[in-house]
Amino acid sequence: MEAEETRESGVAGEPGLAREGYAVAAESGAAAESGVAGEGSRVAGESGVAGDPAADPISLRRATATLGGRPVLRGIDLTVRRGEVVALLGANGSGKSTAVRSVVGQVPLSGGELALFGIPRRRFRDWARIGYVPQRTTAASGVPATVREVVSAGRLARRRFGPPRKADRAAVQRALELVGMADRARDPVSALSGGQHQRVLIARALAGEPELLIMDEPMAGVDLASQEILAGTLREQVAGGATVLLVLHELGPLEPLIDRAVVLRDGCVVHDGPPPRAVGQHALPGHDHVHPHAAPDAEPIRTGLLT
Ligand SMILES: Nc1ncnc2c1ncn2[C@@H]1O[C@H](COP(=O)(O)OP(=O)(O)OP(=O)(O)O)[C@@H](O)[C@H]1O
Repeated sequence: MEAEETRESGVAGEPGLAREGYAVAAESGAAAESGVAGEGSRVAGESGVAGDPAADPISLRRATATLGGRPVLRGIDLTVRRGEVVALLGANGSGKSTAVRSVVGQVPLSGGELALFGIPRRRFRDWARIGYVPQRTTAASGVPATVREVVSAGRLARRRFGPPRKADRAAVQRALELVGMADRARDPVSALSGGQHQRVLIARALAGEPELLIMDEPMAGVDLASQEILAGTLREQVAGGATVLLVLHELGPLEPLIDRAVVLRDGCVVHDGPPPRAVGQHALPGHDHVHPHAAPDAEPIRTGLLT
């Protein structure tokens, strides 16, 4: 594995590095950028650099990152194995989003190593294998677009610059159906609720039929009905063999799907193993609590993992 070099990391907007970032395109919804990521995918395919088929989709070692002059990641190890569903947990500001943004090339690592599907980050080009749902943004980004157009942007990395083919249109339709938005396909995204926006962003990631799905707080601000739809969608992806990394504040309806939890505190991993038992609606920072069935004089359950 090669050491990460800052200059190799995909900084959005840095010349020559747009090719690195399907995630950049995914966040901005910018067609041109996604198209460039598509070129990366083609290059990887042609050169046969597919990596070891059994390699871990994400392998982050001793990763450090600095933002605004402050160390935000302080030597984290994060491995996500094939077919696993891993939850990345931790208090506000512990570095969860920075960790996933470093994985998708949006935050440069100042040290450590990152490999994607067994390929060192600096040589990885096959961004179509990764679907990224950024932390809550609007799907519209001020650009007038329909739901179908936004979801279609998620297909660009697979399209290799050509017009959409039948398979592309079918993948977009399927993604819309998976998140229950097929009946809104022609609507402008500006007319959607927050939870519907989130479903569209997830459909955009799913349209690329990624092997690895990375979602940053997919349930944030999403109503219960949408949460159930998203949980069902994710269950289907996992059943189909997808690998998933989720940044979460609480496990909620996704709890039954989670294989492993990695908990960050102040940019360091403080737990890597089974989801902490008390994690859930009530065990998050500031939410130490007494169960209703506990003895009246019982101490609050304090996992210490999240606070
Ligand atoms: N662009 C930036 N410039 C400077 N500091 C930043 C930047 N982005 C994030 N940070 C800081 O880095 C730290 C980690 O932020 P990050 O968003 O990774 O945390 P998080 O665990 O995802 O938090 P939350 O649960 O609130 O989303 C925070 O202290 C944050 O203020």
